[in-house]
Amino acid sequence: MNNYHTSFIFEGGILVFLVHCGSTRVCALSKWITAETDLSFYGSDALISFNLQVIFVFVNRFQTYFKHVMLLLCLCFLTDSCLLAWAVSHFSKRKKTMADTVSDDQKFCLKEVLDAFRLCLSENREVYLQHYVAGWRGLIKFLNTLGSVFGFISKDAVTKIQILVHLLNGENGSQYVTIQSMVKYEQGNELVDLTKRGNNQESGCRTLLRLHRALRWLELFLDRLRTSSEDGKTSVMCADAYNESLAKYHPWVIRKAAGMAFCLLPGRQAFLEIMNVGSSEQVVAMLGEAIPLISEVYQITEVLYAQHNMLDLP
Ligand SMILES: CCCCCCCCCCCCC/C=C/[C@@H](O)[C@H](COP(=O)(O)O)NC(=O)CCCCCCCCCCCCCCC
Repeated sequence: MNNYHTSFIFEGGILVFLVHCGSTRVCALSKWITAETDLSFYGSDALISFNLQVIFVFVNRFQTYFKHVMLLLCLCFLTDSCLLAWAVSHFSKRKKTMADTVSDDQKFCLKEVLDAFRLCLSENREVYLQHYVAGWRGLIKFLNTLGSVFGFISKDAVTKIQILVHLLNGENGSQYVTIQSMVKYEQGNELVDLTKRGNNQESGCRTLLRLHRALRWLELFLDRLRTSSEDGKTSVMCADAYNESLAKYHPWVIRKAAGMAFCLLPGRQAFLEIMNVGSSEQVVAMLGEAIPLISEVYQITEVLYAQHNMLDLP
């Protein structure tokens, strides 16, 4: 039981209490109004008067149910929040996960990510999958330094990276040298589910699309980080970037869990230190180099997927 759980239970308890008091007051008020008041004083608008009467009579008549329903809703909310808090901490326990296997060898280094995304781009603006994957591997090292709460995110990203690595090293690896060749090969051989999930849930195109969407989040987040002031809040930057990009593809439960994880991000200064570059000014300068590269890789992929109607792969 950590501070998060305690605060949820405390806030939940207050909420139940308030809803109980609130609903009791509403019931009492409606009883008094229906017994004592001529609702026509609400004016000549018969419709308002009629509606109010209906509401008060309804609340009065079913006051026991009303109170119970309100309490039930509130308890659902409370249970929901507790379950989420538990799920985030449980599923992100620091076991020997795949994410850890990736992170164990080295510390995160922004330069490594920068180099990977630089190497991604070929002369004729194709994107090398091998370097794309290397860029993501580097980013996940960063995520792993942030602690177990981020485990569910890195686990998902690592799973996706492993699918791509498997394809790259598989018997048809030569078809996966660039994102362009992968799209051509998978579409040409009906290896992508275009409208609903079928036999190709682990296609390269679908898998890469998930990372591609996350790349947009990264671009937005890093840009906010680069331009923020010293007292800028990383949690707010991260949440804003997320809401502007990835959030629309995630169900409610993931959005909630992600939102809770963002609150545990380190402050801006600590964040910049983890980048392993040097002074804040040096980090900001390197971000200034990295962001346009990330943006270019993102744009090329976006246009390619749009041309092949693959931006909504299930
Ligand atoms: C620095 C803080 C990091 C915050 C990360 C923000 C992104 C939040 C993403 C939340 C993803 C939750 C995990 C599950 C997601 C999946 O449901 C969902 C859909 O997959 P499906 O269609 O196969 O079911 N998956 C995805 O959308 C892919 C998400 C991949 C997220 C990778 C995030 C890596 C973040 C790396 C941070 C590096 C910061 C570097 C700073 C220099």
